[in-house]
Amino acid sequence: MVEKVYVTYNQVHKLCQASADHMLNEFKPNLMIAIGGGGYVPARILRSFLRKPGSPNIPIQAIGLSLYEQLGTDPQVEQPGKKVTRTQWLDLSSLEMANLIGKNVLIVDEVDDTRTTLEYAVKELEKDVATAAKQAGRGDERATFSIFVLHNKDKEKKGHLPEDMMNEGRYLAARTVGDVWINYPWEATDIEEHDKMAEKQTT
Ligand SMILES: O=P(O)(O)OC[C@H]1O[C@H](OP(=O)(O)OP(=O)(O)O)[C@H](O)[C@@H]1O
Ligand SMILES: Nc1nc2[nH]cnc2c(=O)[nH]1
Repeated sequence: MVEKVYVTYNQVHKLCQASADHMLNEFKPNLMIAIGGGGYVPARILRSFLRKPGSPNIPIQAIGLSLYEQLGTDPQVEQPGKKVTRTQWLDLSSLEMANLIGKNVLIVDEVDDTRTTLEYAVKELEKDVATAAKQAGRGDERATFSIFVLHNKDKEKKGHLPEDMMNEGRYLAARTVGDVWINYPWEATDIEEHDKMAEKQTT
């Protein structure tokens, strides 16, 4: 059976806090794109840490991507499905996509497992920004994407991220872990029990 790791809200908060300075200094994000559902809470926490005094909060846009489903017998541990399903996307016809042209865009998710979801997100967003730039008469302008995840699993990846992103250090994981199953607090139906399990792991 796969090892389970329980992560608390407090730990998520501190992982975001500890990573924020690096992102402010290196990624200099103009806006975030949260991959829902798991990316929403980290993105919102990060927004407070990315705020510069005297400046407004950076906006959070949301996309919904889903790969995993509950196939096995353990209700907590899900298995990857065959393909990424879009449950929400940015609107190419409104200004949502055009708003990314020329910007530093920080993509936020909670976990990088097989990397399938992140590969999909970056490829599709790059494609749509290129289309939006053409439509707006802004030629070869693009967005510069960077990525933040709470946890990266150290394993062979099915998905791949652009070489320039990796070479230029535009990928940040707050923690690198083994091939364990991580239980995040927002998935818990009994948060007291969840926190107890997390506490047990640290003692
Ligand atoms: O690296 P990968 O193997 O692609 O896995 C990572 C993705 O899996 C989870 O999403 P899920 O499909 O469970 O959707 P959810 O966030 O709505 O639960 C998680 O939120 C990541 O987006
Ligand atoms: N909650 C959760 N979702 C995932 N999606 C892919 N890997 C994981 C994981 O370890 N935990």
